[in-house]
Order: sequence, then C-alpha cells, then structure tokens
Amino acid sequence: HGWGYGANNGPEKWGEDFPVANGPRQSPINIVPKEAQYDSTLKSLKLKYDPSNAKGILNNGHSFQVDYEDDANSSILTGGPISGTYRLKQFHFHWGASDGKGSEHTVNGIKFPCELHLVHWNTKYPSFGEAASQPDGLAVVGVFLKIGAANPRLQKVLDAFDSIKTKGKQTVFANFDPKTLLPGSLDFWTYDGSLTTPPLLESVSWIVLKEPISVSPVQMARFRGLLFTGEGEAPCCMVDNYRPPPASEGPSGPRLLQ
Ligand SMILES: Cc1c(Cl)c([N+](=O)[O-])nn1CC(=O)Nc1ccc(S(N)(=O)=O)cc1
Ligand SMILES: [Zn+2]
Repeated sequence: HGWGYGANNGPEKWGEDFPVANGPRQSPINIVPKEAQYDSTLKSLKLKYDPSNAKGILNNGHSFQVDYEDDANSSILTGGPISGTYRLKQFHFHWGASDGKGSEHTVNGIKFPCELHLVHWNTKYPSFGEAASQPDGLAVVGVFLKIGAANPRLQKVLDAFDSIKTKGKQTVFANFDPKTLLPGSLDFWTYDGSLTTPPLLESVSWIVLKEPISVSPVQMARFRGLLFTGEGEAPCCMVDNYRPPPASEGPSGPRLLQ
C-alpha cells in the first residue's frame, strides 16, 4: 500500500510515512507574481541538451518519465538561480482528470491542466541519489501547459503512450531534445522547495517558467488514457497525479528573474 493520489494514499496522507511533508520548504506553492521579489543578481537560464542522451520512456505508476543518460555533462542546466552545473536526469508531467486542474504550481490560484518537470542534479555530488538528499542537490524546471492549439512538440511523447499504458511498462525513446518543449521566453520565478511526491526531499531549486506552452484538449485526453495500474489489475486512469499547493500561503514567496 504505497503512496499514490487516491483517497487513502494521496497527498493528505503522505505525512504519515514522510513527515517532511510538513517541512519548511515544501512544493508546490501558489505563485503570486505581484509578491515576487525582483532579483537583478539572477542570471538568465542556460539549457544545453543533447537529444542522443534520451534513453527510454517509462510508466512508473505515478506519471510517465523520459530518462536521460547522465554520466557526462552533455545535457545540462546552468545560470538562473543556480551555481555550477546540473545534469538532466528525466522529465515527466502532472495532469488533471479535466482541463480545469492538473498543475502543481498555481499562479494567483489558477490551476493549469498540466505541468512539465525537467529534473536536474548538481554535479558537485557523485550521483542523482546523493544529490537528492542535499539542499542544493536538485534543480527542476517547471513549465505550465495551457489549453490551446495542438502542440506538435508533444507528438513523439504521445505516440509512445500505447507502449507504456500500464505501470512498469517502458520502451526505448531515442533522439529527443527536451528543449523543443520549452516556450519562447525562459523568464522564470524561482524558490527553494522540495520534490512534490514522496520522499518529498527538500533539495530542489525550483525554476518555474512564466510562459506556458500549449496543449489541445485531444492531446490532454491522451494523457488520461494512461493507467496508474499494472497489466491485469482493475484499470485506474492516470489522472489528478498532482500535489496541490498548501491552502495558506507560505512564509516567503518566489523571487523573480530580472
Ligand atoms: C528520490 C529518488 C532518488 Cl534518490 C532516485 N534515484 O534514482 O536515486 N530516484 N528517485 C525518485 C525521484 O527522482 N523522484 C522524484 C519525485 C518528484 C519529482 S518532482 N515532481 O519533479 O518534484 C522529481 C523526482
Ligand atoms: Zn514533477
């Protein structure tokens, strides 16, 4: 009976097994742009990805993720609020059962239908696993998806869904540049937070892009065709795999890029 997003094992229950759920730097948060501090010391974001580092796509029972080779500095994040070099490990998404919800971060209380996370780890540590337990260990770039025209950049990901419908299924996913999923502007909000699923480690520098990318209702429907459940189990659609922000606003809001 592991954690999930159901009534009995969802976000309200995570604190039972993971007390850090009530810690001081938990994610996601509601972003209030007017309250974001202007920080001219912040640098612009630099993302350099090598498409050939893409390895596979996996349904992990909570979301699906595209995994990258991370044994060299070929797909990296630098600049923004971080110092040093962070390597891309994987990207994944969170989404709702309907278009009115699904994102983890919210903006002025507004939920987007979907949110993309590109997960990177600090190369000052020997591995992702080591970095994940350090306060400056991880950097996740969050991108909102909003309902609009179909996004052709999502096509290759959507086309893999038939091969990873159930929990534990994975397939080869080669030659994909995650940069193609980013909006035109890399302007961002940033704050120090945590993983948004168990183990909820408080090791993430969050970098949330201000500009969303588009996704069509038909494309969103295809996300909802994935299953939380494994082959042969009673099927449960993979939807609402998002942690909501805390009801009350946190201590300090995010900083804003120059
Ligand atoms: C905790 C951990 C370790 Cl350590 C390893 N490992 O391979 O050594 N893998 N995982 C799992 C992992 O990455 N979870 C994760 C959870 C939330 C997010 S999110 N939504 O972007 O905050 C990103 C990742
Ligand atoms: Zn995530």
